[in-house]
Amino acid sequence: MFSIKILDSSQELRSKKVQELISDVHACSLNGEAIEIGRLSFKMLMNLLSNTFFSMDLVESVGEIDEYKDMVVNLAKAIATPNLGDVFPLLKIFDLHGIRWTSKTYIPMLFGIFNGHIEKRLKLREEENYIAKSKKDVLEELLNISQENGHKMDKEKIKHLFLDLIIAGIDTSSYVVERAMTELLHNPDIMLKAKMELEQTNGIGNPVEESQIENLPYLEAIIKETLRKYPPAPFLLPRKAKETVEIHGYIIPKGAQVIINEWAIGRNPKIWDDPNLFLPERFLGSNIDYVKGHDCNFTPFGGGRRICPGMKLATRMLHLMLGSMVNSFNWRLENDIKPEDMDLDQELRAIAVRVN
Ligand code: HEM
Repeated sequence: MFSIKILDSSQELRSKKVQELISDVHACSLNGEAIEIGRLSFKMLMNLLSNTFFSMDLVESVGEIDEYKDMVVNLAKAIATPNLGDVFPLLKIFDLHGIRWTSKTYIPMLFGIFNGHIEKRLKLREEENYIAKSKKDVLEELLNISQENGHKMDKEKIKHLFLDLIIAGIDTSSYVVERAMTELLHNPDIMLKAKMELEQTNGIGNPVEESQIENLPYLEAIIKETLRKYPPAPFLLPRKAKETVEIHGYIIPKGAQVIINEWAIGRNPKIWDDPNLFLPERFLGSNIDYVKGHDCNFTPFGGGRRICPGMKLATRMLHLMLGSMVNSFNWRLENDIKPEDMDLDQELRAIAVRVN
């Protein structure tokens, strides 16, 4: 299999995309328009991943994102929906949750898009002097592997891999950006602390660079606290017990499906003080981390062999996007709603004003 490390490269490209995000927000701020944070971050992540995969933007304007959002969000929901048919196989024929319908509708659309890019690239690769202008992206890497060993990788596998990465990567990350911004607008003192840290490290109004991430512990604490309170994959991936085991007096029989409720762990008052409050400080100076997936109280990216392969890319992106949005603009809620009157479950619409 190709190395997932290629997902973590392309630092320059990410910086460019963050600059575009800031320009998008700035354009809205000039007109005093309210921004739908979820749509904005979705567009940004879609293009970031499509550039990492194919060296191009899939979405040209925010107005264009609905089609993609429908496909990605519905497929992500279908994958995450617990399926009664898995427990009672006889029910499978009824497609009770519409999972088969969603997959049949949207997967061919995404495959059509990926096929277009694969065929176009294969034609380009046939041109003379192609090596000199070849692209450094995931598609190129996969086609090289396929050329060397068609059994390891072929067009079908490439298509399916892109589907997995897009479905797993976009909605999760954009949900975290939206939830974090919601909490920051709801808690102006936390927003202020984040701004002060960013101003000191980065200067007023500048987008965040990857080299600065490790000097932004408070921003990191905000991201961890968002992942604790709002894990985007609340049940992780299902597991199956290989052997019968006993854990804390509970017998888990061989073959049983095990679902881990990350959301409930994150809200458990026996583990976290005031679990329903948003308190990034709880992570400052603490060594609780998700990187290895060893800390069973906090595994928003899962753990073991199935740990999220996009974790490093996702956390870098979250720092860049969130840090740049906070440092470059002052934010207020649409219709002058007060932070304390905010409905945290609503989609976030906010107005930005450029700080320099
Ligand atoms: C905040 C963002 C993200 C979160 C919280 C997240 C979380 C997760 C979780 C919990 C799992 C299941 C792991 C387990 O059960 O042990 C997972 C799997 C996966 N993630 Fe992520 N993810 C994020 C972003 C991304 C990104 C950006 C990508 C790729 C571009 C990605 C690609 C994948 C893939 C392909 C899998 C399936 C791995 C497998 O089947 O073994 N994720 N993710």
